[in-house]
Amino acid sequence: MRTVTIVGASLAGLHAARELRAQGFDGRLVIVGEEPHHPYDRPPLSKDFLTGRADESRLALTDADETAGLDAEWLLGVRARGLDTRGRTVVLDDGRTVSTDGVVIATGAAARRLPGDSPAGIHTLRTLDDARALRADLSRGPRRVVVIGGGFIGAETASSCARLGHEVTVVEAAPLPLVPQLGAPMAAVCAALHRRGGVELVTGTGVAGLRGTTAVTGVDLTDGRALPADLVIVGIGAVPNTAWLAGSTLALHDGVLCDDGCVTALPQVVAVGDVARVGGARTEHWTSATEQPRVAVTNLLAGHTRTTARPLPYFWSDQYDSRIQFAGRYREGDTVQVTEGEITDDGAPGESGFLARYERDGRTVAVLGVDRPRAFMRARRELQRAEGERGERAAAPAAL
Ligand SMILES: Cc1cc2nc3c(=O)[nH]c(=O)nc-3n(C[C@H](O)[C@H](O)[C@H](O)COP(=O)(O)OP(=O)(O)OC[C@H]3O[C@@H](n4cnc5c(N)ncnc54)[C@H](O)[C@@H]3O)c2cc1C
Repeated sequence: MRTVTIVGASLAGLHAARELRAQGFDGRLVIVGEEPHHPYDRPPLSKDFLTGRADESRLALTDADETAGLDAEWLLGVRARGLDTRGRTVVLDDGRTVSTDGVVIATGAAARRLPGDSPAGIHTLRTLDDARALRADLSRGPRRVVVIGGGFIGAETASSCARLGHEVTVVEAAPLPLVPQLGAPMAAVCAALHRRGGVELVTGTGVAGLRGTTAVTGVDLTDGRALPADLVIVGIGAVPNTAWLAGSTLALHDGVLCDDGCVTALPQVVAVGDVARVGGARTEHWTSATEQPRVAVTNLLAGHTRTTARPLPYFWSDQYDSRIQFAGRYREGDTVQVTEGEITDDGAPGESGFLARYERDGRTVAVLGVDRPRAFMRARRELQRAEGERGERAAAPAAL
């Protein structure tokens, strides 16, 4: 393999570049990125960057020494708009083409938007430029902020806006936010965090439309109510960036379909991070985007799926001074029990947080920690060990 092209210059793309060099690839390495920036970290955008506790210099994921060491051609501020059917040519928006022997798809996901034109004051939060614009708008004095969507990005931005002294309402269509991710009992804890943080949570109603022609003035709800607003943040999920692959032969369905080794239908094309549907599951977690590239690059350089990995999904979220950590795979019907610490009468975590275990068929399948980092890490390690042993047993030949 003489040339490898990484499309997507963010967390997963950078980790793929590091892995390529670490695993001995010494050919031409091209990194294509739609954003003009070198890789930066997204989690702080809804947290410390939004509140002003971290400035832009804290976001960088790499530095000049490392980029020199990677010896890559960085084509930034340009979008890939096509991959030929054999996966050998990447076509760029500016008309250039890159001939390549291998491709790492790391194009991530984009914030889902509301349909139609948006008046001023409507924000989504995915990129540094989004965060700069939101921060600037929030700095113009006390605002009435409506956050549409009570998922992680919605909850974190609501929490940051409340910390900055704005009046915040979160609108969530489901009866509770985060039920698909955490199940109802733990989702209720997140709802209590909003209340404790002084944020109004309006649930069980959707958004019928936005008010305002040049600038937003309010949000109409499907239950007939109207919420006044100077600023609206739309946090209704993310869509994997696969449109540019429409003309390729790759299978696309809510992401790029790959096997357990991140390999697509073409052995010289692998996918990693938020855009990749690996072994039937797509995650939008920072840790997956840093772990998948090792496996993907090994297989890319081997020319076939030599190694597979299904690491235990892990994510964290910071809301209202609480750190939520979750590891494992939750499914509807799993039971959940607090095994350390407590949930107080108002439904929010006690002073020293808590640890909860999710069970299915008598075994732990996931753990959740709120403000209990040591106990959580211990429980996560136990779960990882148990999963590893089960995987080995499943792979071992049956005893005679
Ligand atoms: C505000 C925010 C807060 C978050 N907080 C947490 C958290 O607390 N915990 C957690 O676990 N995860 C968190 N995440 C998720 C985490 O940041 C993502 O999982 C991670 O960024 C995924 O990395 P990626 O490289 O796969 O994709 P991305 O970071 O989305 O990067 C993809 C890159 O590809 C570029 N691109 C797209 N299409 C093209 C194209 N056609 N050509 C060239 N370039 C292209 C994009 O512009 C982008 O730069 C957060 C995400 C956001 C947005």
